[in-house]
Amino acid sequence: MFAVSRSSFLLATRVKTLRSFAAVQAADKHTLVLVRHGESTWNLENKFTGWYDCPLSPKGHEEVIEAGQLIKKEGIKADIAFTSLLQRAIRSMWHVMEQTDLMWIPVKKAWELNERHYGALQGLDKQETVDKYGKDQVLVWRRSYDVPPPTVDKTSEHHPANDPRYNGFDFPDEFTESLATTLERVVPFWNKEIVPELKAGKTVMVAAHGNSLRALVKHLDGIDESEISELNIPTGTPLVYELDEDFKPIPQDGAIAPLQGRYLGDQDAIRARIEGVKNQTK
Ligand SMILES: O=C(O)[C@@H](CO)OP(=O)(O)O
Repeated sequence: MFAVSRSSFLLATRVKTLRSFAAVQAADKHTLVLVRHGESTWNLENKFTGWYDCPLSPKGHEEVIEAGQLIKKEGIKADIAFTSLLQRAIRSMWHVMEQTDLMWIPVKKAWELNERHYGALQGLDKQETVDKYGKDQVLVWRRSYDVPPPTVDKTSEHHPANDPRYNGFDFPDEFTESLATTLERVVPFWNKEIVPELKAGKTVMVAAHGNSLRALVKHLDGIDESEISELNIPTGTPLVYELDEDFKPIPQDGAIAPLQGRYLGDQDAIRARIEGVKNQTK
């Protein structure tokens, strides 16, 4: 009753070989979807936000619902999701998961994907800061690679030592972050936590923030320090990367340089959103 004919054994072996060939081929190319959270209430009020935990604005909810629908239309199905410890990114990820019928997939939350900490600028109105310190100084704080904004100390409500979600992590008494120091925590997290999932053949989705994503794409796309100052990431817009076996981006049609991944959606509206981010401190 358990006898297996030679031909069916050979057929099973051949199917197995073909399957493992397909798996190797699949593992040679990896899909990564990055989404900056939708507009937050502090984006709307034009305040420096950093690690302040504000919610999405009504428009922000709509943006990420649309982002999820675009990802679904593209036929991309994530196997695992990563996001920060901040509700605007978490909620954005939830919307995308809901729209793509993927509320069941694992989500890993990590402070390493948080927005860059804006130090003593957190909570200040961006335009008032320009009026007080000048456009050039504010641009240096916003977009220079390695000049951090002024620090906060432990007496500030904005210092992570005063927020229970960072219990167990050690941050300097005088705290702030530049893009360079943001990169120093985003890239090790990428290598340690995200690359192994891609290596295992999974499609990965990351919902994070303007500057933590700038740090990540600087690394992925090999963008230099002067060019990254010019790069602004729009809210609630999926950015899709195909990565090769060395996790280097495969240039996509329609990518907006210096990025090699492509934004999903109406390209004119996306360019307008990018300009909007840039013009927050005119
Ligand atoms: O305020 C912030 O934390 C960030 C993102 O919203 O702003 P900016 O684009 O000025 O770096």
